[in-house]
Amino acid sequence: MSEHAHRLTVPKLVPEVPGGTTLAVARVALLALTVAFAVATVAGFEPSFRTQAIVYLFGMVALNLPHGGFEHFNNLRRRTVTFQVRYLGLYLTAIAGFIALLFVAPIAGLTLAIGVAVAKGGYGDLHVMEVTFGADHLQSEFQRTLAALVRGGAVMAVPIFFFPETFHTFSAMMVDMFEPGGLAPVSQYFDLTRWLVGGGFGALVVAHLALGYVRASGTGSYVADAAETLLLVGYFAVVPVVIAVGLYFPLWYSTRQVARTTAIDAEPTGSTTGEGVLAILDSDDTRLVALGAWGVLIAGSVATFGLAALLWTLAPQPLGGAGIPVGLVAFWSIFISIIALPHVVVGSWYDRDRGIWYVP
Ligand SMILES: CC1=C(/C=C/C(C)=C/C=C/C(C)=C/C=O)C(C)(C)CCC1
Repeated sequence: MSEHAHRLTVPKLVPEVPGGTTLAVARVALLALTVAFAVATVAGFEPSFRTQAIVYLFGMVALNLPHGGFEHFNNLRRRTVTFQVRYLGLYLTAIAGFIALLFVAPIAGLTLAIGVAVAKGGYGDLHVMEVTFGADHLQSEFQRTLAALVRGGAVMAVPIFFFPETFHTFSAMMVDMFEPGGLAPVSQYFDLTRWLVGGGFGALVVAHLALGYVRASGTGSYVADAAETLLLVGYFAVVPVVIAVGLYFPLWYSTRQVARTTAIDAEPTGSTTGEGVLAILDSDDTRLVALGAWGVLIAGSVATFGLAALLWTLAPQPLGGAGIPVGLVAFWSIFISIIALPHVVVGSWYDRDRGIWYVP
């Protein structure tokens, strides 16, 4: 055992890997927020729901949405027209299916929204690890799944345990958007599920850390993974949930995807020279490329806000019975999960060669 421990190296805040500085930005940001809120909590300070909602909306809309647009842009360029049409078709089908589920069974819809956040955070992070500081300590598909579940699970399971009331209030609001009072029949189980989710998640963290330790080969990937995993758990245990989730996506998820994108310089497989209207993105004239990118992002922006307007019109209570800005947190969380579901499913299962987290 001691010989094994001897082989473990200290993780670097700025790893000497491609994208290392960007990784450091995310680490420092989450660490600083964790320390700040730990101090605030000890001092008895707790931000109001209104303040939390404003921070969430700023983080998710102003900071994070543009990166989502970039991910689609990146997925669709240098593809055949057939691929682009199929991608769009699958995308719209998944969106329609999710919206239908929310109307028919809002609690199942909320569960799916939570699942999407976990899958996006978890699998996104796993791929970042693989391409930056490495994942030599993850030697089986089981371990990779465990790593994704632990990193993504931290985003929802840890707040369920540490901020049960806030979690319950916002969950009820999200269900109320489609069926007022719809969460009431299951609310009595929240005390029990809190412990089940907390205990289950804790067991997964221990399993992930223990297995990784046993399989670690001394490259430092285990220590970096363990330190980041514990940072995520600490962050979500201390920072009030609405602020925590609202800043996690821009400051951690998207920032680290930028590190991954910059770390991979090979042109992905499945690329062709651009086809259809997107061919402009492969022009030799950089001004045309910039104009083309602007056009694609405008089209994406119109589609996104068009869908938000549709959801707002269809939902009986788009703000879940709350006011602005608090109700907007419920609306935006449901909306962003709807558009993220096909992003996760279509962009990684259907699009295996180049999906959103593809690592050549
Ligand atoms: C249930 C619940 C929440 C859910 C948030 C969700 C489901 C966010 C999804 C984000 C996604 C999918 C982002 C993708 O980029 C809140 C607001 C934290 C408040 C506490 C209760």
